[in-house]
Amino acid sequence: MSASAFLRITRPHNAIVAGLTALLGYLIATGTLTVPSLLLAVIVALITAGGNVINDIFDIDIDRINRPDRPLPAGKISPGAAKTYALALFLSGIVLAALTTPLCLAIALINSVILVAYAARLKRTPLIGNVAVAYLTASVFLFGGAFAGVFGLISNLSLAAITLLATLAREVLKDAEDVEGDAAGGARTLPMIIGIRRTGIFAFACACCAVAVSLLPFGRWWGGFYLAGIAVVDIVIVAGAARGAACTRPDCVRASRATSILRAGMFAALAVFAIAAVI
Ligand SMILES: CC(C)=CCC/C(C)=C/CC/C(C)=C/CC/C(C)=C/COC[C@H](O)COP(=O)(O)O
Ligand SMILES: CC(C)=CCC/C(C)=C/CC/C(C)=C/CC/C(C)=C/COP(=O)(O)OP(=O)(O)O
Ligand SMILES: [Mg+2]
Repeated sequence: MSASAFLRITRPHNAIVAGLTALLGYLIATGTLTVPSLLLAVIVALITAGGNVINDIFDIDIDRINRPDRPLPAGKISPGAAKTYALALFLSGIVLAALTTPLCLAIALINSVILVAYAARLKRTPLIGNVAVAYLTASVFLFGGAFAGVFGLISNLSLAAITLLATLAREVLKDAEDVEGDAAGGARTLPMIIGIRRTGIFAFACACCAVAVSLLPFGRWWGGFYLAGIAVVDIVIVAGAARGAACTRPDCVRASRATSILRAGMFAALAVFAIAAVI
């Protein structure tokens, strides 16, 4: 079992971006970063890594078909070692969160439970799994703001709402892409119940709501740069969701690249938030 396999199973790009997003949440809430606030990035990275490892543990059978290259199906890490590793990651993040504030610790504990519940069960339940991932992604802003107290958390509510809606749109479109594989794996997802077309329309509605909420920070906190930057991002988000809404089959959703366009728009939005927070 190699060190690179233990690193790869954590999906480090995902964990690092999540950790940096927590710092962005603290920056937005306070206008600054401090040495203690850097701990937020470590905590979120550790817990996100734990969530990614536990996800692969529960997904080993379907990943043997869909993603045989991943460390567990490829035999690079044993299931027992992965379970110990996931536990160590979660416990490390929670112990460090105990050094922050009670609100941050509460979010860390709740999110750890949701990450395990998602891997074990929620991801195979229609819409609830999608909402869980959308909440987890949005909660990163709340976690960062919470380090500055309740008002810090409140100051990140609009960004959390934007993130939740946009992530929900993307998650249901990802399910629309994977209908055949999910059905074979015994999962019940939203597209299986309401169909691809209605799922695309639902995702488009969520994306439009995210765009509407994204205009809230303009004028209240951020000025012209934010409006110009978020307008470009909003166009990308709406265009991506519109491509998915036009589809009636999984292969069309995949060919539309709607989920990739949405992902690019979401990461671009992080950059707009970060620049708007410091200029
Ligand atoms: C309308 C509008 C302006 C929407 C933007 C909403 C927004 C700021 C989304 C940011 C979401 C994001 C990328 C947060 C970073 C931290 C995090 C939780 C990352 C987790 O992974 C997200 C990534 O999409 C996973 O990619 P994949 O493995 O392909 O599903
Ligand atoms: C704020 C704190 C303390 C923690 C936040 C925890 C975070 C940021 C989670 C964000 C990343 C996330 C939503 C992970 C969910 C688990 C996961 C890997 C989902 C994707 O798994 P699948 O749906 O099985 O799809 P793949 O495994 O094929 O990617
Ligand atoms: Mg998985």
